[in-house]
Amino acid sequence: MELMDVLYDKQSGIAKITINRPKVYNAFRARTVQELIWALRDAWDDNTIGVVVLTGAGDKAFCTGGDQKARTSDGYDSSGGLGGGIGLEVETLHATIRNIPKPVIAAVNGYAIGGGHVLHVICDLTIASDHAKFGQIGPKVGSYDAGYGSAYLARIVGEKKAREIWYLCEQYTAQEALAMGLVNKVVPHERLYDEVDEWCEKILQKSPTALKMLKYSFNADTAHIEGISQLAMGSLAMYYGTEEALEGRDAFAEKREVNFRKFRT
Ligand SMILES: CC(C)(COP(=O)(O)OP(=O)(O)OC[C@H]1O[C@@H](n2cnc3c(N)ncnc32)[C@H](O)[C@@H]1OP(=O)(O)O)[C@@H](O)C(=O)NCCC(=O)NCCSC(=O)c1cc(O)c2ccccc2c1O
Repeated sequence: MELMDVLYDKQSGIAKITINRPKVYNAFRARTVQELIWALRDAWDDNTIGVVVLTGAGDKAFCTGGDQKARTSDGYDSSGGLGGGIGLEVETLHATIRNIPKPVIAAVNGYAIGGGHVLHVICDLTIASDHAKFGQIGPKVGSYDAGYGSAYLARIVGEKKAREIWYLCEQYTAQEALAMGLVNKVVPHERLYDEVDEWCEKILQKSPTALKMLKYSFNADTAHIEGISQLAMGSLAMYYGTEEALEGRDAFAEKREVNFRKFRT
C-alpha cells in the first residue's frame, strides 16, 4: 500500500508507526485509519518484529482523533469503507491493535485527544513525554466513543475517573495521567524515544510466545467490549447526521463557543 498519512519503519525487531499529519495535529481521516491497519497487519505478519511503537509526527500531538475538517453529516469520509457507517474503519483499527500478538507501545509525544486518546488507551503500554496532554472531547464536538473509549477506559482508571474524563472533557497533564494509571511512565520530552527503545529492547529479550499468550489472556477479560463497540459505532452513525452533532463539529471548525443548550428541551 502506498503510504501518504503514515510513516512506517522496521528496524531490529521494532516496527515504528507514525501518524504523519502534523498540520492537523495528527488527526486521522479515512485513509489514515486504513494505512494504520495496513502497517499493523504488516508488523503482525512479519516474524522478525517483536514489538510495535505507535506515535505522532512533530512535537505537538500524538493524535487528536477524527479530522473534524473531513467530517460530514454522513460521518468522516464517503470513501471511508466499513467502520459501522461512520466513514472510518476505527473498529477494525481498535481490533487490530488489540489482536496483534505483539505488545504495542504508544509513545505519546503531545496531545492525545478524542479518538487519539482512545488509541493510546487501547495500546498495551503508554510512555508519555512530560509535554503530553490527555483527554476526551467528543461531547464537546458532537461525538462519542462509547465502546473501548468508555468501557475499557473505566477498566484502566476506574469508573469515577472515566466518567469525569468523558463528562467534563478536560485535559490532564502527563503527571496526572501517571497518577491515575493511564500511562506507564513519564519522561522528559527529549528522552521519549530513547526510553521507548529501552522498553522495546527489554521486550525483545522475552519469549514471543509467552508474550503472545499473555496478551490474549489480558484481552480475554474485556473481549465483550467489542460488542458494545459495535452498538456504539452503529448509534454514532445515526447521531452524526443530527443537528446536535453538527453543532459540535461546526463550533470547532468556526472556533466559536458550542451551544448545546437548545437541544435540552
Ligand atoms: C488538541 C487541541 C486541544 C489543541 O488546541 P490548540 O489551541 O493548541 O491548537 P488548535 O486547536 O489551533 O489546533 C492546531 C491546528 O490543528 C487543527 N486540528 C487539531 N485537531 C484537529 C482535528 N481533530 N481535526 C481537524 N483539525 C484539527 C486545528 O484546526 C488547527 O488548525 P488551523 O488550520 O485551524 O490552525 C485542539 O486542537 C483540539 O481540541 N483538537 C481536537 C479536535 C477534535 O474535536 N477531535 C475529534 C474528537 S471526536 C473523535 O476523535 C472520534 C474519533 C473516532 O475515531 C471515533 C470513533 C468512534 C466513535 C467516536 C469517535 C470519536 O469521537
